[in-house]
Amino acid sequence: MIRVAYLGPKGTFSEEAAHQYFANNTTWVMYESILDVLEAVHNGEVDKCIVPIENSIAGNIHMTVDGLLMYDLRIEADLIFKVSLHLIGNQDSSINTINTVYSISPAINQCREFIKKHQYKCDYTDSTAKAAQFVKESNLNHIAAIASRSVADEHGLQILESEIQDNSMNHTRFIIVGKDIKKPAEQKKTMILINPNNEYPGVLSSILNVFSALGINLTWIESRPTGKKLGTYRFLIESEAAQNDLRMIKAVKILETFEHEVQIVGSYSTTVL
Ligand SMILES: O=C(O)C(=O)C[C@]1(C(=O)O)C=C[C@@H](O)C=C1
Repeated sequence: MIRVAYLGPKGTFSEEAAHQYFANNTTWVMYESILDVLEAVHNGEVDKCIVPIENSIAGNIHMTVDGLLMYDLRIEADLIFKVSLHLIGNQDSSINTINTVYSISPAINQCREFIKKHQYKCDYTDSTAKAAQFVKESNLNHIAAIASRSVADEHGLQILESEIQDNSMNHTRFIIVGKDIKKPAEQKKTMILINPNNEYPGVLSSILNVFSALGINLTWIESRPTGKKLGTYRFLIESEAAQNDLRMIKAVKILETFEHEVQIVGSYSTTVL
């Protein structure tokens, strides 16, 4: 039986995605923050975890990207999950009694237009479900959580307004993270971490040119600071070629010839839930 970690408490979107993706015979372990979830894989407390990496409205989730790199983990799969966010309050509250909303920052960022329209203040928690739990325990009628319908039902809370995200087509991409690279048969995309050998004008464009010259389509790119000097970055690049695709083998060779540090962070395929 595999042990899988995800962001708790009960009722998070991570939990919903985990339960839909993994088979029934899984031992679930919940942690209080995304970083703790990734650390659990690094420490061997669990075999794998599921964490959100990007959202169609709010963009990339930096705590996941940074944790992935900090703990030197590998992506084994990714999946696309539809997210509907609701304003959830205690039974005696209404949309007009609320002045502050609580949630995890990616969820708050998915509802910016709604929050601005109502001039709500924002306060941050480590998950949507934690925010709902906090609202319930406070018993206050001027605070609300941004969370899922199932967590509202679970705590006997009221949906004050449904579907409050800025766009109804709202999707979050989750990644399954472990310590190993998947078998070649399951590889369709590859995530590479590139640490440029030096700073010079056009370093990123010279890296990207390698992929375009080989006809490899890129699907995602993120730059994160090296943490050593302001203005220096490393790049995570995801592309539509398997690790053992000849073009990808060539790309890695060329990048290494340029003396960039190259590391395969995962080679996997996407599931749409
Ligand atoms: O707090 C949760 O419910 C989570 O699973 C985290 C998370 C995220 O951080 O992106 C996952 C999916 C949604 O985008 C909103 C919240």
